[in-house]
Amino acid sequence: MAKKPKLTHRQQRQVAANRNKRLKNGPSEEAVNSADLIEGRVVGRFGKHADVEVRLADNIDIFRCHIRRTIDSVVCGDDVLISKDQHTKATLNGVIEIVKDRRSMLSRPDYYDGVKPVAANIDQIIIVSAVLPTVSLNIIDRYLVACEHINIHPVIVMNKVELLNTEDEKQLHESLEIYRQLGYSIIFTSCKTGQGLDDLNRHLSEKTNIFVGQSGVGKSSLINQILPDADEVVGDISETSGLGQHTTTSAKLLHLPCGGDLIDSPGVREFGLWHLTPEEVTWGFIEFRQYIGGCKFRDCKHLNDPGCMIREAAEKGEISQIRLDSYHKILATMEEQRPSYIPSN
Ligand SMILES: Nc1nc2c(ncn2[C@@H]2O[C@H](COP(=O)(O)OP(=O)(O)OP(=O)(O)O)[C@@H](O)[C@H]2O)c(=O)[nH]1
Ligand SMILES: [Zn+2]
Repeated sequence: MAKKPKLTHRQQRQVAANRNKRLKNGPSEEAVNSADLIEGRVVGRFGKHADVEVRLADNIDIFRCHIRRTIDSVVCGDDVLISKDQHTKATLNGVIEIVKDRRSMLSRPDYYDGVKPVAANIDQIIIVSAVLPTVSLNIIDRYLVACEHINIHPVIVMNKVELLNTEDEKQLHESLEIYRQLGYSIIFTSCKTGQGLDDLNRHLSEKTNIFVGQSGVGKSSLINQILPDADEVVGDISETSGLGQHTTTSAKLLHLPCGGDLIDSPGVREFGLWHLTPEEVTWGFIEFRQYIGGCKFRDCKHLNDPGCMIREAAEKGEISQIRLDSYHKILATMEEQRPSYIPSN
């Protein structure tokens, strides 16, 4: 039997509001009692529908659901309460009545709305880079800042590692040492030799993950390795999204053999910094945090300003000069990376 979900006051009000609205819309609509609601999780999202996975004991059902008009947004990874659709004979149709509070949220630029939610309740973001042609620490920093901003734990993956000779690999380890010291996990992988895949699986297990990274670094290849049935298209441009214009970006949540989950879609993969303020970028460099507020001038740019605590910390070797340079590079290029239809801060 399904466990009866306990509703918060806010959710009870939402159910009542939905019920009143339906009653106003005509007597044919059935009133929904909170006791009739079933807990589930959104595993697919397309057009006006969502697929909701409902687990009852050992049984897993997927309900194809409409979304109550009173609900702002439903995205992959959402925990929801659904009612069975009374109008269709098919048993596995439903209506999403309530979206539970989200513990995290990923958004992307949208032509119409500015920011559009694409996935919820993600525990971990896997930042994939390829060791060749070059490793850009600045790009890794951009992703780290984006992760820190939405408070989701990042893991750094260096893929195609079999292409490096021993000397280059040693150098790469050295240049990534600052990230280890900051507490970030780094995994070296190769889809060609299988190196690091066990390590990757261990990190993914029991968490809801997403993979991000530039085109060609091997995200699809890695997903195929950890989830052989995923049928990710390798070396192909998955979607000509043009950042949101008229695309019906469908996202899906997949269960991994290692026990974790993976949410994937082109919309999920492209997330960036364009909507952050300079202060939020500063906050995203976690080692800067302890110095924030200590600078002499309130509007300190942490560049050549007198009495800048962050610059002084870099001079004393307390923080990495490479990271500080990377920070300034991010600020300098943020405006040009912002899609023109998104208003600046
Ligand atoms: N040598 C080597 N090549 C790899 C490895 N992983 C992936 N590749 C190759 O890199 C190319 C790009 O891989 P994809 O998996 O499509 O990269 P992606 O990150 O999904 O790219 P987009 O879909 O454009 O975002 C393909 O030709 C893969 O065969 C690896 O570990 N070593
Ligand atoms: Zn400063």
